Formats: sequence, C-alpha cells, structure tokens
Amino acid sequence: MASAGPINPALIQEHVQVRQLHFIEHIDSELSFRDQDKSGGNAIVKVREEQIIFITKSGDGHILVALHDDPENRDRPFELSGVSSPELPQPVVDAHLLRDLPEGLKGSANHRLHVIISTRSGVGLAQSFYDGVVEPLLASLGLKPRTHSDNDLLATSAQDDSLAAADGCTYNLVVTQSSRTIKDFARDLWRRIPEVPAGQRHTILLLSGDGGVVDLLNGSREPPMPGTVQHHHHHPTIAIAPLGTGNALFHSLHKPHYSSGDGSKPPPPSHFALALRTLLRGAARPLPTFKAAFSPGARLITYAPPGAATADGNGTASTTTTNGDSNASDNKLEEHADAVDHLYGAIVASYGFHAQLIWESDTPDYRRHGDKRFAMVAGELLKSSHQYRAEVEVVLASSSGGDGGGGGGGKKTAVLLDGSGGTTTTTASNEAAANHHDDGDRGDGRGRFTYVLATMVSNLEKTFTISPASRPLDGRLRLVHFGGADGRQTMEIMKAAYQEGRHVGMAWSGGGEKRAVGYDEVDEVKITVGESDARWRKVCVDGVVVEVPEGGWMSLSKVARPSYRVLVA
Ligand SMILES: Nc1ncnc2c1ncn2[C@@H]1O[C@H](COP(=O)(O)OP(=O)(O)OP(=O)(O)O)[C@@H](O)[C@H]1O
Repeated sequence: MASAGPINPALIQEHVQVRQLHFIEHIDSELSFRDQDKSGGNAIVKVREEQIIFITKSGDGHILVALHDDPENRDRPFELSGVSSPELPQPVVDAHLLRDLPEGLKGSANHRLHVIISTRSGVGLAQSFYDGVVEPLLASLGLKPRTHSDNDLLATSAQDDSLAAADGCTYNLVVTQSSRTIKDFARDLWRRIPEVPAGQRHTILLLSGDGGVVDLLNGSREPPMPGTVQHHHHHPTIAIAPLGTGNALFHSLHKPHYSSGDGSKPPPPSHFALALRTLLRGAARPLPTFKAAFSPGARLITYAPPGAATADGNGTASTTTTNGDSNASDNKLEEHADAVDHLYGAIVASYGFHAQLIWESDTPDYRRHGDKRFAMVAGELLKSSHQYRAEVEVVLASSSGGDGGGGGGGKKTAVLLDGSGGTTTTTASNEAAANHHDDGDRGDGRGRFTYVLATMVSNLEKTFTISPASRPLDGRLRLVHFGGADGRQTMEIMKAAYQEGRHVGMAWSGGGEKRAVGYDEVDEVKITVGESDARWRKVCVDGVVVEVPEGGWMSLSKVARPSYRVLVA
C-alpha cells in the first residue's frame, strides 16, 4: 500500500475550501484577516482560535484549517474551512502546527484506519459529521474511503489490499446498518488479530456516543496472556468523535481541556474540534475497563422492530417479552431479552435511579429530544421516588479511606452498604465481595437504595460530574450510593452533580435517619437485587440495560489488561 508523505497543501486546497487572506490582528483569541479578493479590502474574515484544527506550512506561509460547528443548525451543522495566509501570529502557529501525520493516519500496510459512522447515535448527526468534516479532512490528508464487502467488515481481504495499492492510501468505512454492526466489526477484528502480521495496528475512528465504545468492548475479548504469540499483537486504538447523547467517556477523557483556566489561554474548543485535534495529535493509552458479571437468568434488554434478530454472541436467541412495565409498545418496537452472563464496560454500572432513567428514556420518542430525554423521564421517576431493595457488597480499594482517594497498598476490606450513604458491616478482609456473598444467606442485610452507581469516569455528560475524584485513565472504580431520598432530595443531589460534583458528601435526614451521599473507591462491587417487580430489576452497564431475576445479582471487577487503547489529547 502506498504511504502518504508529509502533509500536502495542494490536497488541502483540493478538499477543503481554502481562502487566500491577509492576517490583520489577533485579539482575544480571535484572528482577523482581510479578504484580498474584494476590491477596497474592507471584507474582514474572523477565525476564533478554538476553532483551529491544525496549521501546516504552505510555501512561504501557512494554511490554517478550522471547524465551524453548530449542531442546532439542521441544514449545515458542521463546516470545515481553510485560510491560507503568508503571515500568522507565531504563538498560534506554535500551538497548532502539524508537521507530520500520526502513524494511524498514514494508511500504511502496517497501520489500518477504520472509520465507523453510527447512524443512530445521539440525534443522528454522525453521518453529517462524516460528510462535512471527516471525509474532507481525511481526503485533505491523502486518505480515501473504501467500503468493505458485506461479509468482510474489516475490508482486509487480498482483493482489498490490491485495490488499496492501486488507489493510494485508504481507510475502511463502516456505516452501521443495525445495532449489531459495531459488535460484528469488533468480533471480526478480534478474530483476525491472531492472523494478521505481528506489528499490524488498527485505529478505529468512532463517530458515536458511548454505545459504540461498549459495542466494541463487547465484541472483543481480553488480550491473551503474556508469552503467547498473540501477545505481540497491538491492541486496537479507538479515537472518539462524540456524536452520541451523553458522550461520557469522551467528555471525561477530555475534561482537563475544557477549562480555559485563568483567562490567559484561549477559550476551550468545542468537543468536535477537540476530537479532531486528538485524532491528529493525540496519544494512545490503555482504556481502563471493568467486567460486569450477571447471575444466571439475567437478560439483556433491547428494542427492535418486530422480527429483527438481536441475539448477542453471549446469549441465546431473542425472545419477545412483555414483562414489567416496559416501554416496549412505543413505535411498534418489541422488547427483546437475550440471555447474558457478562458485559465489559468503561464508564458506568448502576442500579436504581440511574439505570431506571437510562432504560425508561431509551425509546425512539424520547431519543428525538437528545440529552433532554433524561430530564423528561427523571421528572416522572422522581414523583414515585422508588427505593430499590438490594444488598450491596463492596470490596473497598486497598488504599481507600472512603473518599475515593488513592495511593498505597494494604488489606482489602469487604463491607456491606445499608443505603445510609455510609458503610456498615465489615464482612471480610482479603476476600472478594463476589465470593463472600456465597457464604450464606444475607437476605436480612438488604437495604433500600435510591442510587448505586460504580464508575471509571468523572462525567456522565459534559457538565454532570458524578465522580469528581476520577481523573482521565486513572483506572479506578468509584461508587456513588445513597438511599432514602425522596424526589426533591434526589433532584437536589443531581443538581449538585451538575455543579462540579458537589453532591459528594451531601447529607440530609430521611425517615428519622441520617443520610448522606456515599462515595468510595472500590475494587469490586456486588449488587443483589431483592425486587419482585421486573420494572425495578434493571441494571445498566454503559447504557446497556440488563434485567436480573429476583434475587439475582450483578458483580463488578476491574479488567487487569484492557483490550483497547484510546486516543487522548
Ligand atoms: N442503524 C442502526 N440501527 C440500530 N441501531 C444502531 C444503528 N446504528 C447504531 N446503532 C446503535 O445505536 C447505539 C447508539 O448508541 P450511542 O451511545 O452511540 O448513542 P447515544 O445512546 O445517543 O449516546 P450516549 O451513549 O453517549 O448517551 C449503539 O449501540 C449502536 O450500535
């Protein structure tokens, strides 16, 4: 396969609308240019620094490529444009100059790029983002799309290779056709990895929300043990373009770049611009991952048109169910329930209010409202303020003092939570909660919980900081938990989470008892559900909903060797 050279200004001119302008001034992060084409020279063009994706040398001057995004503008949500100028302020050039392409975008035989457009993510803007931004950007960097055949989602066949050689550098373009597409892609990828030449790398640019990442994780498998042949193969790298609703992983990974600090730095870029900057200049790091295991009888709940196959590789064939107070009747979608014994996640696993919100808001009618759907359903749920009957056992992180702090080693402590926000019974040491539970009947240990949520990230939405102590890629699992909160109190707690995570430690009195929002760093969690009504037996793993049987459980533990790496700024 031919290899792209350094960045070629002629290609940028060909694929991005580039205007020849003259730099005038740089004030408050705004660059002003004079449009030479206009007689009289009065036309002024402005580019804000936060819109800049990259700058490259062109002759004696530079070309600057910028992104204008306005997702509310349905006709033209994204636009890539360029400015060619003989002069640019040096600090701006220094901050954004791209001297060479990252390995993942060079299109070499040893490094394959896949671009996945998740057509149903968020409010459906992934295709527009590809058409208006990704396609011209990659073309301007010398990369052309090629589509795979139906039975070869990776486009790795010999025929594809010869086609690529004739055509120059290419990437594999995958457009989702169903909820299975990304999982199938991941499964093909992991199946192929032992066969491809050692050293071959894969980068996956994912135009989706968290669901696309979860699909990749669950079509993967844990990498083989050190010392085996496969160990020498590289872990695929995910680059995220946040086209979903919550985009928790993206926002958490990029949180340090959202603050412009004391005003001495330019305002932060939009998350779309940031995603492109990360694609061009980011570094690949292991993506911390957890495993959620479920008791026998657990079923993965999905909604699909009548007759659609939804069976997951883990499970049995789909069965339609009318169990529970479900939202299955919406828009002629049927609820499907596939047996599931485990899922991998990188973001969140929950039981109670959060899982309920995810499940009850995931209908086509609500999805249309983007992230407002959560507030709409929350209002209804808060009216009933159901308290979830469960036994929650955790193994505190060896370093944890109960505040999510870290550092140091030590003895593991297993504790039982009672819904007060504190930890109550010390049940074991140096022993996993998951194992400990099997020791006997602890039915009387059940508490009532409003909210039990374990997470590896700080934010579930850009401004919803559920775990303020979490730092990007710190690999720590933290648990937020409380019980006995009525609708008003739950609302207060959620509002405080939107204020940089001020909910942590909030205290109140409920039913004559002292209550607080508990926050602990944990190594393992086991939630045993004591509800009889199926409506209240939904757990959530990174947006995927699983119904556990009465008395069933979900247990969580960290994965020692994550399957994927992720690009971070
Ligand atoms: N054409 C399609 N038909 C059915 N399902 C699809 C299709 N395309 C994508 N999907 C699925 O839709 C889900 C979209 O989830 P995703 O997380 O990307 O968006 P979201 O739920 O809006 O955002 P977030 O999880 O960040 O809040 C993915 O699991 C994906 O597999």
